Amino acid sequence: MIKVSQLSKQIPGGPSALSGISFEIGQGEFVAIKGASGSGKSLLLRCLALRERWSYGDYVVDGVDIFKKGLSGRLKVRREMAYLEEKPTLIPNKTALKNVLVGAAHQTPIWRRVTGMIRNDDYMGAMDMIEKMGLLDKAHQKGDKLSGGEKQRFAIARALVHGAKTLLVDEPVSGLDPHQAEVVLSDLKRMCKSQGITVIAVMSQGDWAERFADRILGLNNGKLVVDIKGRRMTEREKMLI
Ligand SMILES: Nc1ncnc2c1ncn2[C@@H]1O[C@H](COP(=O)(O)OP(=O)(O)OP(=O)(O)O)[C@@H](O)[C@H]1O
Repeated sequence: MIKVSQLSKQIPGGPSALSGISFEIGQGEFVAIKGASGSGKSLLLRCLALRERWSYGDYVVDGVDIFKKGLSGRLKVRREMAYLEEKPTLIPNKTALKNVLVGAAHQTPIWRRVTGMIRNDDYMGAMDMIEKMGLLDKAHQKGDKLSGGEKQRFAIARALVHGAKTLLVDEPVSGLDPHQAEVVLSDLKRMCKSQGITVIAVMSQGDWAERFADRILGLNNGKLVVDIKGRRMTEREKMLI
């Protein structure tokens, strides 16, 4: 369970980019964040990943008060919440499998990064994740020989390979054609349902959020103005964001 209370983010010298945002998200939910350009969607995601400092607010993850716990709270977020920026890149001249293995480098001990040594259980874990994404036949293809959708799916596998319980992903289908977008979002949905992974995704374009997410958080000017679950947005709600 992720509980955010009164999150505010003040940009130095500027107005509040996020203010008074509160919500609770259960394990295995697929949550979409929607809103107009500049409404604060990516900033909210980066705050949840602790890649931005919060100006104010409380953050509780699985009962752990992240800010009260100091470093161990931050490490919990780093370990258990994977963050994937918009249009992630794979290393072009390495196989998709190697890309998954070298991913999340901050979670790999430095000596293994330096020596390039791969443990058997890392290898098995990467192959397991690749299989779950239905990509086994592409595992040995080089990064630059994959389609946009396949790159995105391997990037998701790389983000989750170290056992994160939550995926924070910025615009997972941007730049993809509708067929590839369907495949990526179907994968994410399946991971929520079968593995209990919580997905929080900025999804501003089209009606992808309404088709795939269990829940939609809508932002307007840094404020949470829509929070709906299990239904489509009304026309009035669409006007709010
Ligand atoms: N690190 C930062 N420093 C200063 N201002 C920032 C920072 N990050 C975001 N902002 C500002 O906060 C506001 C929200 O930005 P954000 O990137 O979250 O918007 P968005 O809703 O994701 O927009 P888009 O859909 O265009 O990507 C913008 O006015 C942006 O300029």
